[in-house]
Amino acid sequence: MKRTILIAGLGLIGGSIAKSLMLSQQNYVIGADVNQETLEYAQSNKIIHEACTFDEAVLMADYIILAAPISETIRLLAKLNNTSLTKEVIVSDVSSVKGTIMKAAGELTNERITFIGGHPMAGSHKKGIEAAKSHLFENAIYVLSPSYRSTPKKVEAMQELLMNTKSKFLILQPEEHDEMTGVVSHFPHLIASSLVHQAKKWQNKHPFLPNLAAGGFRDITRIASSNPELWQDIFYHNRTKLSRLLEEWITEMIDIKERIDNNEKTKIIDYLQMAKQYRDGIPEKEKGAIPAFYDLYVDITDQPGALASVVLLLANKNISIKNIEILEIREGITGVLRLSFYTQNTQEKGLEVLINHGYDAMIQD
Ligand SMILES: NC(=O)C1=CN([C@@H]2O[C@H](COP(=O)(O)OP(=O)(O)OC[C@H]3O[C@@H](n4cnc5c(N)ncnc54)[C@H](O)[C@@H]3O)[C@@H](O)[C@H]2O)C=CC1
Ligand SMILES: O=C(O)C(=O)Cc1ccc(O)cc1
Repeated sequence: MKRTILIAGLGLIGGSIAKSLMLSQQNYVIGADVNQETLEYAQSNKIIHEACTFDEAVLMADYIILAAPISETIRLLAKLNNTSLTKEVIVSDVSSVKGTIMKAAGELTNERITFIGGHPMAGSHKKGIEAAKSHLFENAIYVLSPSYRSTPKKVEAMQELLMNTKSKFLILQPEEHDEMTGVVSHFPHLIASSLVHQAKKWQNKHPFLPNLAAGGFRDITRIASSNPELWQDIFYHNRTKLSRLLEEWITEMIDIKERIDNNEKTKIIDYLQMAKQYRDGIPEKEKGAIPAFYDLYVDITDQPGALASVVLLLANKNISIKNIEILEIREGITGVLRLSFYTQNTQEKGLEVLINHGYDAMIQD
């Protein structure tokens, strides 16, 4: 039986979900967005079946996925609550913070609405529908937070609906979700931005500084290139957890400063050793809030065409590359390429092809 799904907010995340829903003949996908250009893009690129206003579309939908910024999602939920719905509807969202959304869901009085909170835990530094991909959430964790009105059957229906995202579902309470994402996603984002600020300040004294920013700095600050408005909204909604994490971190940094000032060698080694051990034990193949992809590391020379040769070799074998990053390349010297693949299978195939052509390639750097 056909089901009608409304996606409200067709940006990076809403657009990606719409694209994955369009893979099933069972789904009729309606899109709504405050941005007319986005709607036109979605329609002309067949990312949705139909474009509609939110007010009209809610009357047709069996499922609604709210994929606008968090504060807008809360407003849309209140609007939906005040709508005379003609049929029962399962409503979900994609917000990076669950506490404030689930609080708003707890205040819903419209008995036709069943709310199940959602958070697909993968993304990009890009925003907008142009960056949307049907496979964005493949192998990523997709958190679901059932509200008081949802039954296991409805949660199952939600998972079935989202099947083509190929993500791994995980049921979490909003409180534990926000605490964990605070630690592994939101707080690291703040620190990444602060490191960039620090570098920017020091550049006043050393104009050459950015040229020294090697792979390590680029790796740790990658997420600072994300959408600032989105992250301000995330910080605001998870401010209590974030504030506590900041307080803990400041205390830890004061302690570390003392150890460095007093050259407490053993304690500093222990501190770094414990971090290394824990970091090395984090699963590589799981996509998390900071996604780990199927990566390959390849040594290349800094010669014209070196990058193109690697890409061509893989393209000739029909191996799609998700991302390419040049790590630690120095003029005239060997550099390292990080190639990210969509699946373990293509990662392994890529490794074989490159090794067979004499490249020094490996899965772990
Ligand atoms: N960007 C990321 O990496 C991730 C974001 N999220 C969550 O996804 C949500 C959306 O983020 P993105 O897709 O990255 O943002 P985006 O900026 O790419 O897209 C947001 C879309 O919502 C539309 N919009 C704004 N207000 C609206 C309203 N009242 N009604 C209908 N449409 C409206 C905008 O025009 C835009 O097309 C946020 O709540 C965020 O927390 C979740 C996982 C990852
Ligand atoms: O790309 C990264 O490192 C991310 O952290 C992506 C991301 C951003 C927001 C989320 O709610 C979930 C994942």
